[in-house]
Amino acid sequence: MQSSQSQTQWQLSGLTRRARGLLGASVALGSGAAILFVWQLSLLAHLVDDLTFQGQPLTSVESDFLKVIAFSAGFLVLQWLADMAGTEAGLRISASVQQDGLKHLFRAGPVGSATQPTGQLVTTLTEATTALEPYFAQYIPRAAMMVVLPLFILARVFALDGWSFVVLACTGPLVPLFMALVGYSAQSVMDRQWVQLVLMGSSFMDYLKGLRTVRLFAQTQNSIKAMTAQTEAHRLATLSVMRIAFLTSAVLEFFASLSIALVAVIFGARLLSGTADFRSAFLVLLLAPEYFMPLRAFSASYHARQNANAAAKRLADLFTLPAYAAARYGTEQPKHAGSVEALSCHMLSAGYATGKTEQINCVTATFYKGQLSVLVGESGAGKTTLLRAVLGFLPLSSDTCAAFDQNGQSIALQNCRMAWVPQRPLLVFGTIAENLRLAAPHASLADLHHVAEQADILPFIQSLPHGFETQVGERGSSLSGGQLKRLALARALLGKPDILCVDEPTAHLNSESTASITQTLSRCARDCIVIAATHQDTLISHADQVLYVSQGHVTSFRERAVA
Ligand SMILES: Nc1ncnc2c1ncn2[C@@H]1O[C@H](COP(=O)(O)OP(=O)(O)OP(=O)(O)O)[C@@H](O)[C@H]1O
Repeated sequence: MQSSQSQTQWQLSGLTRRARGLLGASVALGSGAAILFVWQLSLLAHLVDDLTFQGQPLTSVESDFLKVIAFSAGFLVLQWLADMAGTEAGLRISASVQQDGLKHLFRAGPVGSATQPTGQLVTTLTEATTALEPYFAQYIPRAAMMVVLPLFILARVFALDGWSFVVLACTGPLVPLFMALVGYSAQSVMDRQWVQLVLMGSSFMDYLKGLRTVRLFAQTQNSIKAMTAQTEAHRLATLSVMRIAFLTSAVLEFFASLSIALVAVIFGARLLSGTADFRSAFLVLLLAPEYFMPLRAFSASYHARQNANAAAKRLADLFTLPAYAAARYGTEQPKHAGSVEALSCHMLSAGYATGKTEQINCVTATFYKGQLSVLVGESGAGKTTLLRAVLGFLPLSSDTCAAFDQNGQSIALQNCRMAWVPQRPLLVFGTIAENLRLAAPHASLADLHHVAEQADILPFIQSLPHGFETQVGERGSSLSGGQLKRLALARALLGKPDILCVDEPTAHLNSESTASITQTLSRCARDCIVIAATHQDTLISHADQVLYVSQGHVTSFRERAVA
């Protein structure tokens, strides 16, 4: 149901509405240009006839000559404006779809968006949105001009010569008919090309992400072979598309040449027998190629429609991602409302697929500012799922989770500042400062110093030759595990969170890093609610509240006695 709704919403006809005005302007300007063009050709035929067969002096046709130049300039300006309007419409639609796609990814959140491979999402948001642009910029205006200009020319030819009118009127419609027949099979070929492109993008991304594992299992050659096969499949699919494009052009050229030749032969015979005049013959021969010109232009952009159709299907897939995080991370800007003192969960249940067994079941617990809370339990018990539910990455019933200020007044969770340090924090390619500022783009250098100090990473950053301007490599590849986690913690703190969720902050770290991060979290707990999932004894021993999670339930908890 959801899928068919999104299919309709993301059909090309639905997207056309987003730039209806500009597309209308493009067609209107193009029609104006077509009228000027036919007029200009009529004047030109007049001029040539006057100069050659009527023996008029050059001075007597001066005004006609100037008119031809004026019409020609007017035609060029209108055509340029029509192209500009079409291009602007294409760019606007493709940019707006890209923005909608990004917004939907936010609504899906990390859990919802993980149901599609990253490579597929990237290909959809880049290639598919870009593929829409030529459809709106070229195909739609050309499709309209394919009707307007030939009809206008036919009307002009009808007034000049009946035989030529019959030839053009009979051969013209054959072109789109045969093109449609050829193009009928093209859509499935185009769809196949897109599937290959998405597969290639996803595999490439997966191999890049798993480069170390690939090497470790000595699978380098096999991976290269697999990637080569994917590339070859994409190449073959692209060639099939090209073959159809060439075939379509050949059909068009054949009918166009045949028709023009027929008109020329008929007129030639009638001129020789003296039953036709030069002016009409010359004008019809000037108009005949122009009659087929919009069909040629349309044919050149025909594949843009099929490409855009295939891209629209990919986009519809993107918009079927479950909007797990929609309740918390919608389009509204959060309105921060005072200090959050407590977070209370009551009979909270959450799972990864609606209607299936829930991974967190009827959890009731309260987390306070000033207390370091930790979740402990076996692997797979549901600790991360509980953190994800609190963060709003999974859909919850509205009354199961609530935040409160110092007066016990409830604060909407979407207005609480949340921060999340996952098991494998993600750093982007860039400097340390750029990575930290992801949480607060306008943070000053003093703010960066402050959070780095809080996360106990300042001495390390200061020891680097370029300090905060040091490049950290993709995914923080130039940092140790402990440095990466402390940097991610500093970034989370820069957003001044009310609720800080940390997943396995000390996993795989040495005792020195573990102690440092434990102390940082204890300090942070004075200013915000801190909930950490852990298996680590040092962190558990420093916690003020320990919740034992087992098979999705919180079975018991202990609070540290206040000294
Ligand atoms: N994205 C997901 N989609 C479907 N099921 C998932 C997903 N992530 C986790 N699960 C399942 O939810 C259950 C709880 O997993 P969770 O990651 O919350 O456990 P955990 O206690 O944090 O484990 P660990 O200590 O190993 O990190 C597991 O059965 C797991 O297989």
